[in-house]
Amino acid sequence: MIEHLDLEKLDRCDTAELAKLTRAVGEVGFLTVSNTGISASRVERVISAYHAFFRLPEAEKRRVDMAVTGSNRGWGASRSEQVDPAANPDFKEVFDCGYELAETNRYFGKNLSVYAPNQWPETVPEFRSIIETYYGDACSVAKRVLRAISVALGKDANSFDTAFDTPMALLRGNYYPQRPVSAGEKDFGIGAHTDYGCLTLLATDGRAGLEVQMPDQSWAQVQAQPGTFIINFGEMLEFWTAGAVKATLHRVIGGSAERLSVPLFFNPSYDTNVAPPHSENVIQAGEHLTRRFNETYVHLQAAS
Ligand SMILES: O=C(O)CCC(=O)C(=O)O
Ligand SMILES: [Fe+2]
Repeated sequence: MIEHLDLEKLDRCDTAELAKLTRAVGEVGFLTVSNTGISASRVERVISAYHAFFRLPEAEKRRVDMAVTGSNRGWGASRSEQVDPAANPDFKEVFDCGYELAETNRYFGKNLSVYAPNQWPETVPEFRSIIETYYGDACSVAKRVLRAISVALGKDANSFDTAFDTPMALLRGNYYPQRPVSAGEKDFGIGAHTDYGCLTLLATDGRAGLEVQMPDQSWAQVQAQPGTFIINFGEMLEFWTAGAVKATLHRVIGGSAERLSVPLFFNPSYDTNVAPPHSENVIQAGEHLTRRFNETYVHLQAAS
């Protein structure tokens, strides 16, 4: 069962809501949340902006193609990412933007791909401002959920806060065209994978498509209308909490209708050690994320 949570109640440390959260993070690793302060119409505007981008002629999208610019920002064409090595590269298209470093930031000038400069299309009016504003607000919601998780796990509310001062947070628009008629059993909108980072805050256009692996190994559909968010957890948070938070497999096979989803991958600062508490090993968040990008982006697979 997928728990539905109320973020205002979590902010107030409502005991029953925190108990639901503890169950959700440890058992299924997926939940939905509402009452975030981000309205349905805001999400619809963000989704329309991404739609306008994905409908551009290919030559326009190519100007910000990450395979051409070499950055991991901008457009990723269909088949440019392979999240499951046993499947074919995904047939989704993506648009990625992320954290922009100020010149005074300790990571500035270090040429780290996780903090690459954003690439914006010039021909979609207001695209940049709509997406940048949403990016900031979505990061704030993700932080509030992490605070609640910290409390639910018996730690200080702000135990994660300093680790997120320069978040490797990536906002993605996923565009799933209609499943190609030639698609076979190794073709997916996005193949089965776990997310790489800490917390994923996912908005969708409301269409079905996302499937989540349940504790009994069956695949369950998870669906949410704009204004309700789906939340799941990545590999780093599973390491960092010694398994108290689950990174759950999920996938999108794709169907007869196109679909759009907008995940915010909320990840800590590059130097954060996300190894389990008291472990002798160090797992540097930035190295883990860079390794996962090198494994899954097709243009980086070739280079590394
Ligand atoms: O489209 C979705 O619902 C899920 C997307 C996803 O899993 C991802 O982008 O990592
Ligand atoms: Fe995912």
